[in-house]
Amino acid sequence: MAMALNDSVSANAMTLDSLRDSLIRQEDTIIFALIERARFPTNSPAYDHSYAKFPGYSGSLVQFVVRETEALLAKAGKFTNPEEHPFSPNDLPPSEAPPYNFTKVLHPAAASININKSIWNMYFDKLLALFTTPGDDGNYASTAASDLVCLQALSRRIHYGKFVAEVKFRESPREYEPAIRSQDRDALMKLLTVESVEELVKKRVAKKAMVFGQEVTLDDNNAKKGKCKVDPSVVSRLYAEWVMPLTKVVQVEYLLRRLD
Ligand SMILES: O=C(O)C(=O)C[C@]1(C(=O)O)C=C[C@@H](O)C=C1
Repeated sequence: MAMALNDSVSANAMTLDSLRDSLIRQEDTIIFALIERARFPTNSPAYDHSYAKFPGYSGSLVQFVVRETEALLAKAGKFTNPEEHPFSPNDLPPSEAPPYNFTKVLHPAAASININKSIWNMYFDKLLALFTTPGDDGNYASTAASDLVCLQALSRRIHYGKFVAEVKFRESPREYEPAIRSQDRDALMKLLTVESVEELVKKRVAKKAMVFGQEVTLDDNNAKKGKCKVDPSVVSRLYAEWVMPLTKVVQVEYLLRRLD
């Protein structure tokens, strides 16, 4: 049976290492998405509720793009994959695609966990200003489409915490069960945290941002050693302050329901 997670990983072969490999690969996706978004200036009208009125719709242009894009992708079956989480879950039409038998890895309670509202607020209220330059070039629709690519990549990575938590639980159920039974969030948070891994992640994503964001030329002498397309320290901060903490929130939320 095919697997939702990662082509080469089957439900039983799913290990913490294989999941960490996937998280590492997703770093590339996130950093390239940020680099693409940074091609545009901030373009604040895309986020201004009074900028445009789309028929039958009230909200910002970016909300409109996200809702309509997700509606199309929902019809095509995107959200039948347990790795995918919509930003507009209340407005979605059902899938019209033939069902695919994704291997069931997670406890059914996983389906009720969606923290995209927090991801949305983090992205628009905090992150965006840190990696875009102030300005307006009128490319609001393309800007909103780029935002959605960033949001989806961040959401997929953060909600991967469900799979990480499942593997951690399976590897040592006796350690987790007392904290789950007493619904002790702090104890769960402590159990699942591995500070040494977090330190490596912060350093690696900064390095990737430096490598991926360089200007590549054929003439080494003329290589522009200077600004990266996205500031590596911002990427490191994104992971330290938001991506990993939110991934841990997902893990705790999942574990709290793991014995339901
Ligand atoms: O690698 C793990 O063990 C994870 O749980 C993932 C992750 C992360 O988000 O990168 C989250 C919590 C740990 O403290 C370390 C890293």
